[in-house]
Amino acid sequence: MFLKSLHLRHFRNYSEQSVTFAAPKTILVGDNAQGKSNLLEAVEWLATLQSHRTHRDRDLIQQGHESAQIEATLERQGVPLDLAVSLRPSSGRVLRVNGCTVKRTADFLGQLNAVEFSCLDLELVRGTPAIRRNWLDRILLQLEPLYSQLLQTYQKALRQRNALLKQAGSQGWDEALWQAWNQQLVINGTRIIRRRQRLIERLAPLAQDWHRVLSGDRETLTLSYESHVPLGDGTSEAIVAAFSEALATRRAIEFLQKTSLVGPHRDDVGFCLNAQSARQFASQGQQRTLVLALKLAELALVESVVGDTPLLLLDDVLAELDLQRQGILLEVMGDRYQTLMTTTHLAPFAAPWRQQAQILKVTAGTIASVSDTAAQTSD
Ligand SMILES: Nc1ncnc2c1ncn2[C@@H]1O[C@H](COP(=O)(O)OP(=O)(O)OP(=O)(O)O)[C@@H](O)[C@H]1O
Repeated sequence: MFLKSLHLRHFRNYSEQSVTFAAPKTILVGDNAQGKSNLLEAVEWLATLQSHRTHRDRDLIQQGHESAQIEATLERQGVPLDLAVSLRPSSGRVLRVNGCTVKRTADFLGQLNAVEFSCLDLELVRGTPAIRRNWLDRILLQLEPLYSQLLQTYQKALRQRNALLKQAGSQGWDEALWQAWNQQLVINGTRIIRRRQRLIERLAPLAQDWHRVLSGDRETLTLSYESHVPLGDGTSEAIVAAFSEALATRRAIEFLQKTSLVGPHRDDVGFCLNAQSARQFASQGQQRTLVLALKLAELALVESVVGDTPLLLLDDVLAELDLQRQGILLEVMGDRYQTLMTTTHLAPFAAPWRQQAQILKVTAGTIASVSDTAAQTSD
């Protein structure tokens, strides 16, 4: 898969900007707060219809404007493909594939695949469970576009159920409606749990292998999906039964706390190094190694499932890695994956590597092509 060009209009700090990608590797260099991450965010948005930096479309639109557009031309297995999105909070999103408007997000997702690795991902180990759930969900959205509908249906059931819990204790309690939302929560929640659990099972051996390489065979990484619902033998029937039972058991406490306490919206992912919780014991260096192993696993999994090489988006991460890990990452990338990476300095990139890359200078929402020497001089 190759992203040939990108056009941004009123997206973040870009007023109107076209970029043509001319090499498998593109380095976006510039000072802080110039728009480097914003450009990667636009590509991430085309891949997942989400940003890991914000949940609100409004934030993506340039201040003082009503709408933003992202347009991309790519080549997928030799076939050209045009993608376009228009974000307008007042009237919603418009998604187009090859000039035709698509109604379902599932028809847009999966057209462009990308694996993003940013310094925010370093939070995957120590951050909140929501960060790890979002990570799984973003991968699933690319592997299985219909997952977006499943998430939406689940979130709707959760919102309705929480609204009912807020009314609990008042007159006119509607038990039938409560049971109906419980059923929706259990059916869709079970589907989500099973998909996430299967994803972990597929990522685990890949991440384990990478981790072994990165840690010089010193540590063994294990991944587990930590659900509030006992998974039993992992079948739908077993999870549905356990989920229903957990809801019945926790009914009193949910009524007291007025919120839903059981379901995939509360689940987590566990990482262990040599059987010890990475969240509690991993050093900064071990966390970086672990996250790099996860990202390399993600890259391999997306590639094997979609049958094409995803784009790799590296947002300011090379500086976070030591020379050995940088070397491994750059070697894996080779020319196999089209890679867009941001940096404030070109120094960490070896000279031969820089010479092969397209270097773009980002300054206050404008992008200019520069030679290696020119970028170095102004660096
Ligand atoms: N909706 C918006 N409208 C206008 N400007 C915005 C909007 N959202 C973000 N910005 C601006 O974009 C800039 C941040 O860009 P970005 O996050 O891409 O930085 P960066 O170049 O990657 O820098 P760093 O190296 O610090 O990560 C800031 O100046 C911010 O004010």
